[in-house]
Amino acid sequence: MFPCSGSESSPCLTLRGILFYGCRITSHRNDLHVLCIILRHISLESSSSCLASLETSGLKVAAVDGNLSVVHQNNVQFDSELPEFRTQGGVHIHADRLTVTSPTLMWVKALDLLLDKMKGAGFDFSRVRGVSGSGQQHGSVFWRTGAAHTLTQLQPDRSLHQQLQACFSAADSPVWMDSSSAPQCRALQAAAGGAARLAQLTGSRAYERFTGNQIAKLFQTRPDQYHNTERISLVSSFAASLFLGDYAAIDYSDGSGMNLLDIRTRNWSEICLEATAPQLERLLGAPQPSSAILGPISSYFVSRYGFSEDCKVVAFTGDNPASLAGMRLQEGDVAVSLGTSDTVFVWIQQPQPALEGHIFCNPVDYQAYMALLCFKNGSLTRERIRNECAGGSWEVFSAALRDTPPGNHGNIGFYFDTMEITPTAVGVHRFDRDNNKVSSAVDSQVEIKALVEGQFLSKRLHAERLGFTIIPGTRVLATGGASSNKDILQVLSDVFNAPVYTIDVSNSACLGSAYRALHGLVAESGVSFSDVVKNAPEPQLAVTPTPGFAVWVEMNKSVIEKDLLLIQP
Ligand SMILES: Nc1ncnc2c1ncn2[C@@H]1O[C@H](COP(=O)(O)OP(=O)(O)O)[C@@H](O)[C@H]1O
Ligand SMILES: O=C(CO)[C@@H](O)[C@H](O)COP(=O)(O)O
Repeated sequence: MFPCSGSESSPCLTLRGILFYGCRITSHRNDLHVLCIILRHISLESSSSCLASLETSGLKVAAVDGNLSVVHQNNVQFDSELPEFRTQGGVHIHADRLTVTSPTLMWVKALDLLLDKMKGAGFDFSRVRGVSGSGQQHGSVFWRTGAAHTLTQLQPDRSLHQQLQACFSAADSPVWMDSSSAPQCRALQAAAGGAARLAQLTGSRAYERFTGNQIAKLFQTRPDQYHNTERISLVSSFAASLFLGDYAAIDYSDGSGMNLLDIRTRNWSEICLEATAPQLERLLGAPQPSSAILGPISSYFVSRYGFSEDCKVVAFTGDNPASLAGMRLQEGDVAVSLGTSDTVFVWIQQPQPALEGHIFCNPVDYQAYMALLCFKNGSLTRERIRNECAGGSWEVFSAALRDTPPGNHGNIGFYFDTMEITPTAVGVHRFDRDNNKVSSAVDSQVEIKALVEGQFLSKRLHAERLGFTIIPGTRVLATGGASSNKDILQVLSDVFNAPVYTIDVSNSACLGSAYRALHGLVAESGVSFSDVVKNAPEPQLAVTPTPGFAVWVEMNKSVIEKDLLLIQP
């Protein structure tokens, strides 16, 4: 499934969360404005073009001009700026350690705060002609019966948060970190004729975080809430709905992360809908192309912030699809996103779903797809080891990576603080140079290196198992918060034996949404995505592999693969 067949004519961009863009194209390129918002945590960005995104830990925005240069950036961090919601990393982990949710109203309040910050900074909303965005994938929002009325009648003298208080039938939105829907996954796979058949149909076997299984869980455990719901959104389409002042369609690409969409026909699968919950087709609305213009921006934003009435809302998508849009992958390239989750993804032409990993509809090319692997124990596990072994300092953590040789004298570890998605395993598993399982590392430096090398070796082995091959010329395109750390990128480069590139923008997710917003505004007249981004800056070389380490990786791959298999329950 994984052979990478991206092309220069299919540029991609890295985003997580929800993005909004606005743009105006005139004969003066610098007059073009894009607003993109990413809700992943939540993020929003803007420039003389403006973009924004809503992600797992925060909401970010950037504005870009006609040359696709970022001219304004801003963000809201949920934990520190909205402490009243008491989240950690933007989420609540429940007592069962399996259920993970975010307060839906926190996302709403973050958007109020972000737009107020932009206004305070003198941002000129009137120049924005298109809004798009992205959101963390798989999360769901349950709109209470009657909420559409409030959404279409928003009063500009009051905040969104004040007006939407009573609009959600479930106050807490399940998010991608949730793994509490195992019974619903088993039932869906049984109804679809098995895991492999479900994967063929929807691009993935049943995964606990996928939205359909979360909806089934709500229906079964809180039928009162389900029956009081008039619409179900993804995080991406929820953010789009706020800007639209009406329910926004789910796009094909983010819709592929639900175990509900037939990825070939791009319609909801009747078998899956029926196995999930009653009346679901009505509650989801019809899915739409990722480049669709959904309508004009809500009059609320025109009156309250000074947006133009001509500003259009382009469909929002998932953070990883949005990232793909911004990365400009080429054949043989692989994208590695190091946000809260770690993900590995490539552009593919033909879907070949497997029992591991996911196939999503491509967000910028109707004919194409993307393949993705998700690793739950990413940044949060690196943060734990940083706190325990490096006194909470990324500087000390980085020095440990520099001061230990590639291969770490044969010490390796796999650290799954919570049940991992890829592979299905939990616990901390350390091996010494003789491949004996050991209960502790020799010292802190060895522990840090064992963690980061183990994370990237696992990514490479799982990607290769799915068909991805590293060929001469392969580039690794890195994005997400941890991609700012060159010493982490060096380990990535060593393990993949390929140069690592980054995009010279603080939030590549926002940038990707900006590109998609621009494309959405002209897509109907037949302009391709590649044409829209042909003058975008190329990714920059960050690090190259340490000579000689490739041999160590090749020699040790089979042993490490065996370790990885052994630790799976
Ligand atoms: N210097 C650094 N070294 C390693 N990791 C970092 C560094 N700076 C930030 N991070 C990691 O980046 C993560 C946030 O990345 P981001 O892409 O903003 O996440 P998300 O979009 O999921 O909210 C944090 O969890 C943090 O651990
Ligand atoms: O579950 C997945 C992808 O399938 C995650 O990648 C989410 O999309 C959250 O992304 P980040 O907030 O970690 O970027």
